[in-house]
Amino acid sequence: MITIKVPCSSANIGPGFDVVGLSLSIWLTLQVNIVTTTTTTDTTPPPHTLNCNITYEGEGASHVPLAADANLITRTALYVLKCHGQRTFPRTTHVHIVNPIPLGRGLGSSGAAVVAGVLLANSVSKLGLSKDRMMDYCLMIERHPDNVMAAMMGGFVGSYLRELDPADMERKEIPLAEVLPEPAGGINTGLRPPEPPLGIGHYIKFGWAKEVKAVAIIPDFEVSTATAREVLPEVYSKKDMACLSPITGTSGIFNLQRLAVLTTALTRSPPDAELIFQAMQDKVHQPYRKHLIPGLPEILASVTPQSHPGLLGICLSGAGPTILALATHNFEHIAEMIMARFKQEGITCRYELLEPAYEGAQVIES
Ligand SMILES: Nc1ncnc2c1ncn2[C@@H]1O[C@H](COP(=O)(O)OP(=O)(O)O)[C@@H](O)[C@H]1O
Ligand SMILES: N[C@@H](CCOP(=O)(O)O)C(=O)O
Repeated sequence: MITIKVPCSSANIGPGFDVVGLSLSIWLTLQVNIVTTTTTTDTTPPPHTLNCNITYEGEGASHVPLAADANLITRTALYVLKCHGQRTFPRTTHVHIVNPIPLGRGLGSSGAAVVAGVLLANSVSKLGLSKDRMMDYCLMIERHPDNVMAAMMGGFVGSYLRELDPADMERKEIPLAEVLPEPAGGINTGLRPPEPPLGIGHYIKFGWAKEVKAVAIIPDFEVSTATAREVLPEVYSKKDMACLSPITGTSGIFNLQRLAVLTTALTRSPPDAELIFQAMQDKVHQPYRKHLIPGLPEILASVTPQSHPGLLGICLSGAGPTILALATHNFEHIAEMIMARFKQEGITCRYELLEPAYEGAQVIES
């Protein structure tokens, strides 16, 4: 049996839109068995299944598709297999998916699914790809690196995408539908899909002060990441990107200033709550997403280190609607205050106290 474990992740952490991600302790798990048949008559692959049977439990169990060419995990795996000249899974692959990561809540469920799919293909067909090369495949599917990089590598991670030469750029700009065709659109056509250029994504793991925990307040509604990206401006004006200092009258790049401070501030023990709280402010994505998440501006403004001792900083997790509060203590109280504020908007929530998943994605063979 092969066990594949991939953590959830919280992207952005305030100012680091599409740049930083933090992998956290909720794990998507795949239990994979390849059952080889011994009967000589059984030579034709069963139609439609692509040699893969899926069972599923956990979040989304009532509606996540279980056909191998429709489920995001196995579609991703089939993309990687096709790039290596293999049209199906090895016969017969059984994948049992256990998914406790809530879908469409800003905790990187799709990033974890994509990472799991690439690891699945690499394991079942013994492709021998490194984590760095597997990341290239992930980035052909989920094109912002923050979630997939944190989920694959583990911990608090910053990443950038290399400037590609024009030929490689063309390969990366290929429409997603050609990388992951819709089931009817030809995962089984003879066409070989576009292979990723080499070395698209580069990363560094930051430190993390061990006393800092993450409280995820998870509302009971979904915001699709695609929708939450559509509301963002195509271009940012100088005014959006800059802040005017009331003292010097000079302007600076608001998010970049904060991100530069935040990545080191979160490594220091004891953490400086005032510094971290200010460094987690954002002007690039949260203000544009506020109408998708009722109560968001009020929550971000009213939960502070002064009003809630133990709190270090607060932000939207990924594209939302989950709120991520970083704190050293008082976790339950912080979560209850935020849940009470959501309740005023008629929204019920649950919360989870999470730790960084330092080790990232894992494959265990037994
Ligand atoms: N374990 C999974 N199996 C199959 N599909 C999944 C899985 N996890 C996520 N997905 C797909 O990804 C979608 C959610 O992705 P997205 O909108 O990016 O939200 P987020 O990544 O923040 O949870 C789900 O609606 C589903 O289509
Ligand atoms: N940087 C992305 C992160 C999306 O994360 P998700 O967990 O909501 O998929 C964005 O903010 O759009």
